[in-house]
Amino acid sequence: MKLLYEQSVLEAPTFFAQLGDCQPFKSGTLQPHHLKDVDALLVRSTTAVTPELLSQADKLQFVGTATAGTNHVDKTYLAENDIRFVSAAGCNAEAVAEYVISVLVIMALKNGWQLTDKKVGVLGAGHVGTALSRKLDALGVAYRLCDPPLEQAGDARVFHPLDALMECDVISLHVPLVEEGPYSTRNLFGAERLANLNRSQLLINACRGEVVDNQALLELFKQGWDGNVVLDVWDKEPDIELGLLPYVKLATAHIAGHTLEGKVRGTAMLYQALCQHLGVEETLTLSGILPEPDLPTLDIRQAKTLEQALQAAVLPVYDARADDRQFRDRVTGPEAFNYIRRHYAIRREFAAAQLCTGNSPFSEAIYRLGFNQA
Ligand SMILES: NC(=O)C1=CN([C@@H]2O[C@H](COP(=O)(O)OP(=O)(O)OC[C@H]3O[C@@H](n4cnc5c(N)ncnc54)[C@H](O)[C@@H]3O)[C@@H](O)[C@H]2O)C=CC1
Ligand SMILES: O=C(O)C(=O)[C@H](O)COP(=O)(O)O
Repeated sequence: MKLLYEQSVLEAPTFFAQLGDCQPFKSGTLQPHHLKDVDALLVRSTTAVTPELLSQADKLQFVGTATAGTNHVDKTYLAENDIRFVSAAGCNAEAVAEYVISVLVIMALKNGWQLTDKKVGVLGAGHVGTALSRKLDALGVAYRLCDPPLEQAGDARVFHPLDALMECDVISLHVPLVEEGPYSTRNLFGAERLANLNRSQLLINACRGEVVDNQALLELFKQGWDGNVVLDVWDKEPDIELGLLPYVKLATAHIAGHTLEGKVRGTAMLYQALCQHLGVEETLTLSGILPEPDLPTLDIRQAKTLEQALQAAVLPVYDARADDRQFRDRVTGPEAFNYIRRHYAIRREFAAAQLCTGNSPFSEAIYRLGFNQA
């Protein structure tokens, strides 16, 4: 079997070398002729799997993306050509939820917020939205979910219309990029909706850049609108609107899902799916592949408030301000955007850290966020 994998599919050789001839390619370099004689193709979101790319793929039977989002893949074309398609649904939900928690802790620190006074609107209650809602439950922070497709499918949770989400203090976006149909998400946050946000609200986009109209957002900022916006994802990546940088509160390079665990989990999910597809036994698991974390033992014993406990626990593991600083320092254009993403430092999930709580009244909340006992 011949398999091609995008170099950024972390640990691909570890998982796939035993299954056949396994060759890497660099993002942005794959050409149609490279797919001749190839049986399986593994990508991340940086390779668009289009009919043109696959025009010379004479043997392709399996395409996998080690990501949650699938908008870079022409799924209809794959189905029509009897090519099995697998994504890594949920592989990085924990990572994105942790990104949002880090943002909330930073905003609380900056603005003197008490998080339990805030209400969070979660748009999209799939893997990420659910992981985030569990963390908010852990902290006693109220939230509203909006997910019309799930609501219509009979999901038993309580859902709210998008207009009700607009009343929340924080609105966090976790929908796929859907181009058309009743639940289209492209430019869901356009000029009108954005202008309705007041200066005390916070909008976080860590799903797909195109869900927020970036040009409309820039126009509003230029006209003096001073809403709080945090962007991890951008319209037209990697050629993003740099003019937004002075205005947004935190800016990162589409790295919300980039924990080591999230990436390797994504690769492992494709490995399981390919083994099943080929009818071969799985011989590798995720545990044993992840290195020991290099994190200090965290200590929340001195914390007098929930916010202090969160600062002591969350920020040493993941502080989105560090990614924001690096991004602002380095992003000069598309190449720099890609470079920052390719060279992103190893980030671990909360579960990799050990926490010392003593008799802290916040210990249950912090453990429920995903931390482990020292
Ligand atoms: N910034 C990053 O690094 C990452 C970004 N993502 C993005 O976040 C998206 C969500 O990820 P998951 O939760 O894992 O996906 P998911 O597929 O589990 O959940 C998405 C949810 O959005 C809902 N939805 C679809 N259209 C909607 C609409 N118009 N209004 C409200 N809800 C709607 C769906 O019903 C579904 O429940 C991914 O599609 C991907 O684009 C995901 C992981 C990492
Ligand atoms: O899983 C998704 O969806 C994402 O957005 C990924 O975190 C994106 O990672 P790359 O594939 O662009 O490295």
